[in-house]
Amino acid sequence: MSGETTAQVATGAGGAAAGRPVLEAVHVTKHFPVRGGLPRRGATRKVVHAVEDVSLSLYAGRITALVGESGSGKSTLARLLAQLYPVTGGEVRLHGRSVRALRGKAFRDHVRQVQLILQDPFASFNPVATIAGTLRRAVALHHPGKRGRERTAVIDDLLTQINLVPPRQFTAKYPHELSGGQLQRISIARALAADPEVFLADEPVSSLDVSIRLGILNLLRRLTEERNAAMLYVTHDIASARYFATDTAVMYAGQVVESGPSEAVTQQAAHPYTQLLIASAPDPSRASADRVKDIGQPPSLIDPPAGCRFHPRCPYAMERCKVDTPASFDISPGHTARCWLYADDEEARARRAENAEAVATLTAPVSLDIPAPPDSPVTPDSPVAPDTSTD
Ligand SMILES: Nc1ncnc2c1ncn2[C@@H]1O[C@H](COP(=O)(O)OP(=O)(O)OP(=O)(O)O)[C@@H](O)[C@H]1O
Repeated sequence: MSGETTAQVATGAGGAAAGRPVLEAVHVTKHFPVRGGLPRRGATRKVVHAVEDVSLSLYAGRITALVGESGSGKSTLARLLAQLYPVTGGEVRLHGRSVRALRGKAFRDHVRQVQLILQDPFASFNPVATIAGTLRRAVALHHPGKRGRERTAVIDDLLTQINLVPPRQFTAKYPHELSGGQLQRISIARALAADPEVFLADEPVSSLDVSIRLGILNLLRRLTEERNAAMLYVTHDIASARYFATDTAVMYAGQVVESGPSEAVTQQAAHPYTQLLIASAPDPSRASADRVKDIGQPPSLIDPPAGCRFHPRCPYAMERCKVDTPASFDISPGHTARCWLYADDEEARARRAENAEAVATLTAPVSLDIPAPPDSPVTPDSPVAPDTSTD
């Protein structure tokens, strides 16, 4: 068993040490009060247990995927890391320093260094401002010394970096005149204006047409590498996590249940929930009949199940799973799972063997969302062209 009680992506692919984290969630918890109706006298106010005791570290030059079903707490965790919500418990650390309750300049510095990229680019732009107007505001905020031509030059450079060229073809346009992919590129350019150390990309391609998703992911990867930035990639698509991210953390009902190098998490999934996500993922290389379609429902986060939150859906649940919160167990270097299947006792060993047999043929799909395999060449005409496209 690992000494940590929470899952943590602390090592890179293959278990290589990844240095000190840039941004961390350390035993972070977030409860939202349930709206409407005051509690009866003496009763405690109900809360949504959106994030519970989660530890997650982001490293320079690395992409960490945060994968899970809708409502599992992924966006809430991203917003906690961005300091858009205060934590209920635990802390967020930037370069090892707690950023709890930041105000004033310290808060502005955090917001500059940690940039959020959201799912729906149309919703994050002022519809009556031109692209130049939007970017000018961002540049004015983050480069106050630059004015006039210098500011225009920064905007041109930002658009060039995200491959919208020639820049002047885009600056006079309004958001509704651009495609979703082009607008998502502009929102990436807006984030770049801050010269951040961390990108928090919350489902950055899920609202986009399948054919342009890979181009945006490749752009994000290039920018992460070139700038040695850290990236959190929030997604419900475990196959894209395998393709895109160095490390993967799987979230279920507010908790991280498995984490480690993406290849290990997706190819030797240890937690029954991760296995279920993989078995139910769309996969063009797998017969549709082989795909698990009835995957059940996540629990209420107002009154989450005791013990392991996944136990009501888990075919391998044992008595202790209904009572005790699972500890974190080491599966392989850097790969951990919070699951009692990995305890060192007779019942767990028997269930583990059952599970190993059932999942022996399980491999992470190459997603329908990402039509090209990871390192296949992409031609300029391809609908999944890399970051040279302008969508
Ligand atoms: N501001 C809020 N007030 C109350 N409850 C909230 C708030 N934000 C999120 N929640 C609840 O917290 C839980 C986690 O939501 P969250 O949006 O973080 O999940 P998610 O995994 O990102 O889902 P999705 O993929 O659908 O975006 C859900 O039950 C959600 O209803």
